[in-house]
Amino acid sequence: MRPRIHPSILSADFVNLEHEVGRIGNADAVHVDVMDNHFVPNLTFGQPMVERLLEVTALPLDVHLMIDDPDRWAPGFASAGAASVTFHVEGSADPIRLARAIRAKGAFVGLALKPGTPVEPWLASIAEFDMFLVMTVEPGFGGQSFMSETMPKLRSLADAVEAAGSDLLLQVDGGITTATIGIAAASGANTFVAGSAVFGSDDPNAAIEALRVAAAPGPEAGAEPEDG
Ligand SMILES: O=C(CO)[C@H](O)[C@H](O)COP(=O)(O)O
Ligand SMILES: [Co+2]
Repeated sequence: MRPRIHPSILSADFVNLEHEVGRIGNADAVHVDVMDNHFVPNLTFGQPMVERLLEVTALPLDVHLMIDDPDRWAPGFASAGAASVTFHVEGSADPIRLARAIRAKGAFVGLALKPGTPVEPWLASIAEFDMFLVMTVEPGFGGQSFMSETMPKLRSLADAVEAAGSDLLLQVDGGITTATIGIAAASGANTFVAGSAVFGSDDPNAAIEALRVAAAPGPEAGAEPEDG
């Protein structure tokens, strides 16, 4: 699969969001970080912003909910038209039931895990989800450093997905740059959120393409080019 790049508007200019999403036409989706100042110590935007963004971009919206009680709020984001709704397992009373409710509204569903949250309890339930999000920073803020200690968790998830013959998306979020994306890709990620690496660039579309190139596996060491 071609590496999927989802720029996070957390690092965009909030008073010019229509202009900002217009600068990332090369992206595979727009990542929308919803924060409630309870689940994380930061506050961003809610469902009305998703509804408004859908009026100004043709890109799918990948909503990342960092909120208390997603069981109550997440299905509404699916009804609003988000292509995918990802909620944190740490905040949900019944993740499987919530996943089914989101799918019933016609959206893909993602399960997010903070860096310290183990994935093992969920490996038997991967069919209930369309995506897993392995956080590579503590959720709450953009511009933090990539936590490579989360890579064994990503690898065990990728192995379980492969063993199941699943086409589940494996997303990483936090500190993704051209210097770190290859590490995450080598551990099995195929979907990459990048905020500051994209919106901090003078040319966001070029930054997206550079991330895709950096995520792709290089030629195997010692491989000979084929004749003809
Ligand atoms: O969910 C998030 C933070 O909780 C953001 O999506 C993430 O941090 C993106 O920003 P950056 O690429 O600058 O790390
Ligand atoms: Co995010």
